[in-house]
Amino acid sequence: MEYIRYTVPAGRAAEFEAAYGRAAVPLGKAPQCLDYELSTCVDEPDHYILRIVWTSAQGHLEGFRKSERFREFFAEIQPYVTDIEEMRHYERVLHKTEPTLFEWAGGEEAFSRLTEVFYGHVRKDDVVGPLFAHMDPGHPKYVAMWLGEVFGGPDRYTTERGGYPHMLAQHLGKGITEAQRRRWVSLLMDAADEVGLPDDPEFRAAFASYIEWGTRLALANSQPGATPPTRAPVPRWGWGVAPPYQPSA
Ligand code: HEM
Repeated sequence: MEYIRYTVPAGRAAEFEAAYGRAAVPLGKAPQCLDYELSTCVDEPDHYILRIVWTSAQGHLEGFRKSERFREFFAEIQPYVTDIEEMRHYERVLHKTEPTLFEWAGGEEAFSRLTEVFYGHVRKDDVVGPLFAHMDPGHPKYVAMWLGEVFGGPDRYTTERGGYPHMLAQHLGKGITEAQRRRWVSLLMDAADEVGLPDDPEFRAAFASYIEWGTRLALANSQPGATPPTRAPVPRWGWGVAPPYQPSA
């Protein structure tokens, strides 16, 4: 983050803001600039702060500063250089964060309960049960580790169980049918209710979204002749378009 603080005498404020309005065009087009924001001080209106989020300080100094876009930008704001009080790069130390889906669900314990109950039902199910006839006894625990990692928890499946390549290998050649996929999803959603995973719409929408995506991939990768990528990171799933609900005060 670059912060540039200005003190601009009241008489020049309008032309200063207009100049920045023009300078913002090349700035916004620069690939090194991720975001920018010019704010005026509420308490002392002659104080301004320009905050620019760069890809990196180097991206700013070696990329933008040496580009044609910088020349266009600088031509507009040059008259105000003497009004600069501070111009420095900063790195974020703390900021407000959302809970991960993993935390929201109740952490490792919640995912372990979910998969224990789920695979209990899976084993007895006439549609998906036969696929799991020779299931490893540790399977529920491993899937809980996978889901925990996907939903923002510790990367235990990657570090302790072989990550994506191992999970992929378990599905290859299984020939999962759409009826089996649907039943798998349906039993998992039943188990989520049974173990009391949070049932707020935002959490369940994000949870179901990953399950829908993941089961469709599992089905596709399990078909004869499928050639999925052999290496990939474990996906990380977030809240998507419906962040955690915050009741207004
Ligand atoms: C989001 C969807 C899914 C996830 C996250 C998932 C996760 C996993 C993981 C992590 C493993 C490997 C466990 C280990 O480390 O040993 C695995 C294995 C397996 N999965 Fe899935 N899976 C999904 C969908 C499905 C579906 C839809 C089916 C079938 C209807 C299925 C059938 C199997 C089978 C049969 C195994 C091997 C079990 C064994 O014999 O030990 N999976 N799955």
